[in-house]
Amino acid sequence: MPSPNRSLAVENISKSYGGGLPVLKDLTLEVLPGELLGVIGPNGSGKTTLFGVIAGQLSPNSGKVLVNGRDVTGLSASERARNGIGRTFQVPQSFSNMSVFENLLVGARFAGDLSHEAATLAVHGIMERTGFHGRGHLRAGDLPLLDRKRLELARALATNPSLLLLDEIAGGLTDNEAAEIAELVKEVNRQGIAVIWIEHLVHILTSAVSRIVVLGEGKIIADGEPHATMVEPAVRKIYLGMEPDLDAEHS
Ligand SMILES: Nc1ncnc2c1ncn2[C@@H]1O[C@H](COP(=O)(O)OP(=O)(O)OP(=O)(O)O)[C@@H](O)[C@H]1O
Repeated sequence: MPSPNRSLAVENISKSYGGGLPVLKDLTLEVLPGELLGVIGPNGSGKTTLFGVIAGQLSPNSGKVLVNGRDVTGLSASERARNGIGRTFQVPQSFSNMSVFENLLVGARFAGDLSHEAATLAVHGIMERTGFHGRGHLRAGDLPLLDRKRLELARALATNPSLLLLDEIAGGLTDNEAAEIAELVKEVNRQGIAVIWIEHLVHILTSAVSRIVVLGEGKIIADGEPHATMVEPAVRKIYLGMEPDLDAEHS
């Protein structure tokens, strides 16, 4: 029986593209309600594919995805969004010709059958939480990168998720900006939303999350408390010479 005590259960997922070699190989992962989980792994290890399978943009070849105990494997991406899965993308998806407020309103109206008034109220609350208070009129396309990343996060929040998937939300930011985004992610998580965060900036991730999963060639090769996980031999082997900030973190 599926347990409703898991925010997310990914069970024995395999996925290949167009009959090629499997990109995800019998992968199983559980996330607890309110957990803040980091996911790392080399380029091509299957991280974004895993998000696609969880959020419903991709169908697995085998296996199941359960959200809050409910099997959502057969649901479309938009049905899953209405069932509590929010997602950001590596390339921000906001409508550049629309204002911050309008972008968020689209998300809020889409997520549930909210009246215009209720959606407007929800959007004002999200702008307050994400640093857009008094700036809802700004055109999304004119925002600097940090604000576009914030808006990407805010758009996902507007769909009222219980599970938030962040795909390299800190990518391209300076270290200080990435630290600001990390604070925002932690604040969102403290409000009770479970988060899975893919990020290449390992030191930013390890400072924010309570657990790290390391993917290698479509499998989980390590899973646990961030600092202990990062020094496991299998993880060091993968990252040796690839991730200079690892040693900065542990020296
Ligand atoms: N639409 C697609 N069609 C065919 N192959 C794909 C497709 N998307 C991804 N792949 C392949 O699947 C593998 C895993 O890609 P994926 O993007 O999931 O990895 P990733 O860990 O997120 O990588 P990165 O860190 O570079 O974003 C790669 O070999 C990639 O080339």
